[in-house]
Amino acid sequence: MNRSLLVNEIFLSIQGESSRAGTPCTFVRLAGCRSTCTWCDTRYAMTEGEPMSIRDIIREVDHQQTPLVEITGGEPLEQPAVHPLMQELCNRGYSVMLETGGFINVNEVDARVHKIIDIKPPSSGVSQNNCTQNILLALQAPPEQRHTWEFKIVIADRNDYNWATELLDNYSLTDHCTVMMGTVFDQLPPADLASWILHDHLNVRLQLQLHKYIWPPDMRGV
Ligand SMILES: C[S@@+](CC[C@H](N)C(=O)[O-])C[C@H]1O[C@@H](n2cnc3c(N)ncnc32)[C@H](O)[C@@H]1O
Ligand SMILES: Nc1nc2[nH]cc(C(=O)O)c2c(=O)[nH]1
Ligand code: SF4
Ligand SMILES: [Mg+2]
Repeated sequence: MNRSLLVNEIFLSIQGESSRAGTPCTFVRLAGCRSTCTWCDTRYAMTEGEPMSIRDIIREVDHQQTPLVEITGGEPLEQPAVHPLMQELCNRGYSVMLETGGFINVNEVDARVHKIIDIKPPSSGVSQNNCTQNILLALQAPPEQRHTWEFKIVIADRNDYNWATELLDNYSLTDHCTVMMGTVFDQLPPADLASWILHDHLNVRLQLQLHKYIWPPDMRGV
């Protein structure tokens, strides 16, 4: 409880992404990320952060009074103390979601945590760093744990979409887990992605970043 993490921000908002979009949620945004996704909308979290003990983070989360908590970043899995933080939140009865950039193995994550694994397509410039072991781990998960695995692919153009459909096909991933497919905000019109998904009968869920429609898209802390 006295280990500390570099925290960028803790805030209450409407979950804007994932299968829980629309749900009130407390976000813990950890600082730092060594990835360099070309279209990252959270660059400020790479450098701006203050150390906070797990005890103080939990106190802040308790204060927000939502059953749902999301750990995001930056890249949360770059800080090893994220594991005792997530375990403590689970022990306290919170539903914990972890949003991770897909380039770090999730094998040490507590099985109670709902893992949202972002697979980066070519437009991100970092798709060569995707940790495919994470897909294999999800496919091997026992049936009663399948619901704790979720994949997400954020698409910027048709090339990304073709790349993503091939990957989903290779692993039959949509037969096993929820797969969210979203657009890079202000780069790909959502109607384009919607029509491609419908045309191909893809078994994915279209997600737009709800918070960017509720509040100004560049607003922090929402
Ligand atoms: C900022 S990242 C932080 C967590 C982790 N590093 C990751 O990449 O999942 C959270 C989510 O925002 C998405 N994202 C970042 N920039 C975006 C943009 N311009 N448009 C749409 N989604 C974006 C990422 O793909 C990821 O799913
Ligand atoms: N409202 C809201 N929902 C989100 N879901 C995932 C987010 C993230 O940045 O990881 C995010 C975010 O930044 N804001
Ligand atoms: S991994 Fe996540 S936080 Fe890091 S650069 Fe990519 S989108 Fe941004
Ligand atoms: Mg965000």
